[in-house]
Amino acid sequence: IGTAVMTPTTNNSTSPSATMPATVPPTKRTPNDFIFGKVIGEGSFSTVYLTKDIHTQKEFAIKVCEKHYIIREKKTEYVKREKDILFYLSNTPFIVRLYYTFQDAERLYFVLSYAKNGELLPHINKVGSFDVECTKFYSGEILVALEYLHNMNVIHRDLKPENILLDENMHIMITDFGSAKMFKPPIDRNRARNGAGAGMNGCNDDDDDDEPRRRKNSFVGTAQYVSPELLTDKPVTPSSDLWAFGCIIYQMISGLPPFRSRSEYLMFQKITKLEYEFPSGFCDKARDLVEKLLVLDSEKRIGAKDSVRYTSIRSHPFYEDLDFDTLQQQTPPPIY
Ligand SMILES: Nc1ncnc2c1ncn2[C@@H]1O[C@H](COP(=O)(O)OP(=O)(O)OP(=O)(O)O)[C@@H](O)[C@H]1O
Ligand SMILES: O=C(O)[C@@H]1CCC(=O)N(CCc2ccc(Cl)cc2)[C@H]1c1ccccc1Cl
Repeated sequence: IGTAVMTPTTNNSTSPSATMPATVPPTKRTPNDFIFGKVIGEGSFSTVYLTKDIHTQKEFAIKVCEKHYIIREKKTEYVKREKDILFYLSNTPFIVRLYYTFQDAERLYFVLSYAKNGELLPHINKVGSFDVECTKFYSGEILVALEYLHNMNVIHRDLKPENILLDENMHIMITDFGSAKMFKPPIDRNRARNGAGAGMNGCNDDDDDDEPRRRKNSFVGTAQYVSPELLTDKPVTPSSDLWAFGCIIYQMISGLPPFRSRSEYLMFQKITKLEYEFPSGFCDKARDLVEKLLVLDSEKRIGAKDSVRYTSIRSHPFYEDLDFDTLQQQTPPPIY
């Protein structure tokens, strides 16, 4: 898929038209251009504020990182990587947008689109679990987001409900690209002949030297959603995001992630041995899809051989009446 890149449709709210003047090109912003409001979140080395741009009254989330702490935690590469990937993904549907960055002596500032409805996870926990309608819609938006990401040769590697934010209209915005990785699309010479194509999940030669400094055998991503290949240091492919996608569908329907244990080590055991089960009453079509995503061999996951769009997943019976191409224009189903 790396070669045939889909051109993401930009939201036309910013494109100039005959009547509307072009938006003023952003001058270099400073903290004084924003009114800082309440704290809306805390990260391991960041604080996120709700802010308002004094020129446009527009609301933003500004993520503020303390430099001395980033340096002490040796996270400078991580921060730079997240910034570069977020700017590269700017204007991609269903991905949080990074508008500006600036700094002062002590801090780095990231001006992000504001997710007024916070993270997806509390919305699942509040109702216990999603009904099929909500699961189809929200997992559908995540799949389209993954199509864009993987078409732009980005693997998220830490996809989980906490990293799926909701805008004021309850559409998703995927965030937290600090663990993301650019992958080299496969040079697929014999595509024409055998048509098999390496698809979106061609793996890259694992030259990890551009990885931010990680302890050897440490993994990126969060325990519960991490794919088996990440745990066994196999080549990273977009298919790792399809594994997390399967875990998220399971969690939307059942209310809990498939692999659970008090100890991380036991959880890794369950993942690498595919030790999980479906609660009674789990929707059959969703179960069939999850079973085809939670496959240990990343190349055998449904969608692993697709290119441009995850057509094998889109055409799965679970999604039979979902229109993937108009999700952003649809009104999300109520969560209850
Ligand atoms: N664009 C946003 N809009 C609204 N809330 C946000 C936004 N970005 C982050 N948050 C909230 O702020 C909190 C901190 O986010 P941040 O990305 O700084 O750290 P994190 O990724 O959650 O933690 P870590 O840095 O350990 O990965 C998150 O819990 C999230 O809910
Ligand atoms: O890459 C960039 O856009 C600039 C380039 C110039 C610059 O000095 N910075 C800050 C680099 C940096 C990163 C981490 C720490 Cl702890 C300190 C400085 C970068 C920067 C500025 C603002 C916000 C983030 C970053 Cl990485």
